[in-house]
Amino acid sequence: MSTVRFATNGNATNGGTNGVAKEAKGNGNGNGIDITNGGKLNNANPPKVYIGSPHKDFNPSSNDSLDGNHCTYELVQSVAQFLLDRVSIRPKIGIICGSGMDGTTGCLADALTNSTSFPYETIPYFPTPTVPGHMGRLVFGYLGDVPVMCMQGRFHYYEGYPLWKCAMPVRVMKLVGVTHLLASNAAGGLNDNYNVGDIMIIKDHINLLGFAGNNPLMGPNDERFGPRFPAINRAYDAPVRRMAKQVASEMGINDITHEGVYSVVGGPSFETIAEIRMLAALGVDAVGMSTVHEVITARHCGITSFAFSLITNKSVTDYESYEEPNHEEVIDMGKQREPVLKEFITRLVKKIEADRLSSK
Ligand SMILES: O=P(O)(O)O[C@@H]1C[C@H](O)[C@@H](CO)O1
Ligand SMILES: Nc1nc2[nH]cnc2c(=O)[nH]1
Repeated sequence: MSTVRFATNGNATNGGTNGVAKEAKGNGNGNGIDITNGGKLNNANPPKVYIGSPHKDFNPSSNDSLDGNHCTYELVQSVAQFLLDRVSIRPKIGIICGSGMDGTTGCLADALTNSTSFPYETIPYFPTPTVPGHMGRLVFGYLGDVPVMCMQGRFHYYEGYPLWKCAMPVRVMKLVGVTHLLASNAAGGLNDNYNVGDIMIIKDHINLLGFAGNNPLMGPNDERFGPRFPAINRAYDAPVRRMAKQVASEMGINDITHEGVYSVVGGPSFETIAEIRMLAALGVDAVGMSTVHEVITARHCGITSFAFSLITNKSVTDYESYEEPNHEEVIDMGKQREPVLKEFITRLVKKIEADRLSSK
């Protein structure tokens, strides 16, 4: 039996065995890991933070491997089991928070109640984020009444991780039991009708990294995840997009909500003017550096996918302009829009869950 170690509200413990998080009494964590959950206690059950060391209680089978170009089904299964052994809730909805939504305080993950979070460095074989503004923890909890698991911080190709590794957490979600993915990102707006602070529901993408021969599904294919050649033309689920538009109406934010095409580039450099003009000519409405590898991986393993962009800056198309995009404005706009996005996601999650339960 493995020992499970959790902390609550600044308290650490070795208590608890095999399965469900235990809470602790006492002071100080002494483990170098933030266990204050943004300094907030948002429910009767204080947030719990896993403080174990990733490989201590982890015994992958001999078939497991994380080699240069893929991660075996067995390894993903072991990672999923590692998490399932340590939380009691069984989420069907997975959320990936993009720039601005995943900050250190006031972020979506902080809104979860009865939460248990796992700093990425405590999860076996998980990558760890390297980008300012991207936290690194996987949080299980309730958004409203709905059980969810939430990635607070994601992995980008420009950080040096191969795409399959950037998207590996999505497969972990799948084997935890997730059926629906909601991903958010920050993006530059190309469409003339978009303003900074607007929301773009993604209806389709252009995978420029894929055009260049780089796809998260490259390498050996395991049919237990999905087929070698998956269709991706209906990647962004139409019924969920309709629900999102309904949510926008209910919130009175139709005027700032659009539906459009997202294109992923590798980054970390932003686009040149010629590149932006090319993307605009191709029909791209917003450009960013994430999400596509996650959605492809999700669709491959049968997860219903939804994604939206927060337009954090207008793409520069004019050679006479002195404007330059920068990461700070991306983070700032994310923070400004945080309350609206939180409400948007909370309402959407509620609708998805109601729909999921009624169509059982
Ligand atoms: O994780 P997302 O796609 O929200 O982050 C975007 C892309 C870069 O990481 C960063 C650029 O500022 O924002
Ligand atoms: N590639 C890209 N990513 C972004 N993320 C936020 N804004 C931008 C942008 O203008 N370009």
